Amino acid sequence: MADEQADFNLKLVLISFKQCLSEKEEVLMDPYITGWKGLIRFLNKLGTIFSFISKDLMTKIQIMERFRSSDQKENYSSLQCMVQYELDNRLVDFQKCSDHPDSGCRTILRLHRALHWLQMFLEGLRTSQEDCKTSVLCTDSYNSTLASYHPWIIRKAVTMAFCTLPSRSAFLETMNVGAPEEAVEMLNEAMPFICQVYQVTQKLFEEHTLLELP
Ligand SMILES: CCCCCCCCCCCCC/C=C/[C@@H](O)[C@H](COP(=O)(O)O)NC(=O)CCCCCCCCCCCCCCC
Repeated sequence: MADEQADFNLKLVLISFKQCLSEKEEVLMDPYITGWKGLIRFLNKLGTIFSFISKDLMTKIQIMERFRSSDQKENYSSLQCMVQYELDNRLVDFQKCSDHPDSGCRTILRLHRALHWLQMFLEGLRTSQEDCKTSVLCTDSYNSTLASYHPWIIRKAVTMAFCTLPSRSAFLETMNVGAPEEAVEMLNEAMPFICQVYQVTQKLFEEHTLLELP
């Protein structure tokens, strides 16, 4: 168990996102969920101040895991199948307070927006100077992605939590892939996978007008 903890690193998480893309450019659900669970482990390492975020993420992951272990699991094997199945069966709420508040589509949309934040943040981390403040990187990427979907109180809590983040080099070391330069090298290799998953999902949700689900 201790070894498993010691061996766990951000590269493994980012590889899950690589495994998400099938040959047909579908986003496979199981590695998508595995990738997110790995990110939650990293988030938990950053301190209890982030636990309100990891709780929300866990709730969303559990919704998706329930679909994957239900009678309809085949319809949730990829994001593409899920969209088709839920739309064909009118399982998606386009209005607030309707019959299906926890559809797969609206749940994945929240994770998808969060993946955009992650993409921006890791890109900032990868390309920034050594003395750059992670709290500033984090706030900037949050403001340009997720913030517009969150109420004032969440934006405040999140911005306060960002102030507790460690320095850039300490942050890169928490990725557990070696010295900061090695972490940057790993990000150089792995970022394209996250970007691709983000782009394919964005196109799918755009085509079906699902980008503003309540
Ligand atoms: C590095 C520090 C991590 C900073 C995370 C930045 C994102 C801040 C998101 C704040 C979410 C606040 C809690 C709840 C929000 C929900 O209302 C809201 C909407 O859901 P609803 O429509 O069901 O109500 N939920 C969301 O928007 C989902 C937010 C998910 C945030 C995911 C953050 C990913 C964190 C991964 C960190 C990994 C770091 C790895 C580097 C070593």
